[in-house]
Amino acid sequence: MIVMKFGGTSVQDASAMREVAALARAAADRAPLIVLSATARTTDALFEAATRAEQGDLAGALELHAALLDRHRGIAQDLLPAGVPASLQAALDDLGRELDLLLRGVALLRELSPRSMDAIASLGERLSTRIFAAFAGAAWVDARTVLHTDAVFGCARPLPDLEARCAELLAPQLGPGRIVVTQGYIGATPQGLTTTLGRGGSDFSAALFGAALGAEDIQIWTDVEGVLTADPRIVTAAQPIAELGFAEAAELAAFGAKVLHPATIQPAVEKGIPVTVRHARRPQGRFTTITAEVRTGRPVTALAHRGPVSVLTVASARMLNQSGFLAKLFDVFARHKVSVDLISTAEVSVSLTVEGDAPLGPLVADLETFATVGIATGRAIVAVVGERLKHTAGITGLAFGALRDVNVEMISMGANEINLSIVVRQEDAKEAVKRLHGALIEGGLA
Ligand SMILES: Nc1ncnc2c1ncn2[C@@H]1O[C@H](COP(=O)(O)OP(=O)(O)O)[C@@H](O)[C@H]1O
Ligand SMILES: N[C@@H](CC(=O)OP(=O)(O)O)C(=O)O
Repeated sequence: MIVMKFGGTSVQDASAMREVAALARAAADRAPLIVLSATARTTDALFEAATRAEQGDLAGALELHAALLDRHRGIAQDLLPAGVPASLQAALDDLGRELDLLLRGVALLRELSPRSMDAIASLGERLSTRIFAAFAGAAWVDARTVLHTDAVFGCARPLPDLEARCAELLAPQLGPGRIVVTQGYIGATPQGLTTTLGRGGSDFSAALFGAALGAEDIQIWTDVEGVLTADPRIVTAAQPIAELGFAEAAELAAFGAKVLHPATIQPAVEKGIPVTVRHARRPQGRFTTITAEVRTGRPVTALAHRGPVSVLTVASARMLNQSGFLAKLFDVFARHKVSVDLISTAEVSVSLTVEGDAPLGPLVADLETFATVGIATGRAIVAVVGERLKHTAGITGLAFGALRDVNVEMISMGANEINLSIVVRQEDAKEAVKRLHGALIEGGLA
C-alpha cells in the first residue's frame, strides 16, 4: 500500500480536488490511503474565529463560520453538480452545528484552552475529507478513532498502539482498487478528546500511518516540485532536489523549509520507508525522493531559514575552568521548558538561540542568579545543509565572502556536521539566503 498526503493548496477548491481524485484513482492498484489537510486557509480561519469568540466577538466568529461553511458547500456543489447527496449534506450540517456550538461555548466563557482550540481546528480536515470521500467514492475513516495520542493539546504525540490500531481499523479497508481517505493533523486521546499534532502536522500523520501500515512509499503532494534548494518565494532560481538524505531533510525541515513538517521524517526513518515530495498539479514533473542513503557527493544541498529567534548570551567569570556550568545552565532551560536550537561557546560565555515567542522573563531571572544575560531579539537562523559540507574545503570562505556586509552574529556547526548555521538580524535573512544560494548553489559548488 502507499500513503498519499495532499496539503491545503492541493485541495483548495473543486478543481484541485478533482486532480487529487484523479491521482488517487490512478494509484488505486497500489491500495492508497489518502491523507488530506484542510482546504487552504481553513485552519487559519478556524484559529481566527476561535480567537474572536474568546475576545467576546461572537458575531465576528459566526461570520467566519458562515463563510467557511458556504465555501465548503460551494466546493461540494461544484464537484457534484447533479446534486449533493443527502449523506454529505447531513455530514456538512452536523459539522457546521458542531463548530457553531464550540464557538458559542468559547464566547460564553471567554476562554480558549488548547483543548478547545484542537476541537475547533479539527473541523477543517473533517470538512475537506467528507467532501472528497463523497466525490471520489472513497471510504471515509475518522483519524481520531485510529490515531490515539497523548493529551498534549496543540502538539499531541501518538501513543505506541498505533500499529495495532492501524492493523485492526485501517488495514482491512485498504486494498487494490479501493480508495480510503482520512484526515491529517488530527487524532484523539483514548478517552475520545480531539487533539492535533501541531500546525502543518498532516505530513506527520501521513508518515505515522505509512510507518504503522508498512507502506511502500509515503508521498507528500504539495504545490512545488519537491524540496527545492531554497524557499522559492525568496530565491527564484531555487531548483528541485532529486535525492535527499533523511538527515538532510530533517535538518532542512527543522530549520524552516516549510514544505515538510519537521516530525515527518522520523517514523519513515525508523521503518526505512522512502518519502517522496511531489507537485499535485504537475504529477509528471520533477520530485524529491528522501531516503536513508544518498551518495550524491554534492557539498551543499540546500538552504533554509527560520525566525524570529532570540539570542541569549549567558556570561559568567565563574565559568572559567569550572565543570558543571553547562549542566546548571541547561537545567534552567529544562525547568522552564524552553528548547534551545543553536549553541556556541566562548571562554566565559555561551550564546544560545530560542524561539522568538519563548517566554523569557522567569527563565532569565533564574539565569541571573549565577550569570549575566544579554538578549538580542528579532534574529533569524540561516542554515546551510549538505552531507559533504565537512569534507569540502573552502565552503566557509565562499559563504562569508558572499555575505560581505551582512552582519553575522553567531555561527554554529551542527554536531552531525551537515548543517552550518548562522544568526543574522531578521531583516537580513532573505538577503543572506539569496547571497548564499548564489555563491554555494548557483555558483556551481553544489
Ligand atoms: N526548500 C523548499 N522547498 C520547497 N518548498 C519550500 C521550501 N521552503 C519553503 N517552501 C514553501 O513551502 C510551500 C509548501 O508547503 P505548504 O504550504 O505547507 O504545503 P501544503 O499546503 O501542501 O502542506 C511551498 O509552496 C514553498 O513556498
Ligand atoms: N491544516 C493544518 C495541517 C496541515 O498540515 O496543513 P498543510 O498540509 O496545508 O500544511 C494546518 O494548516 O496547519
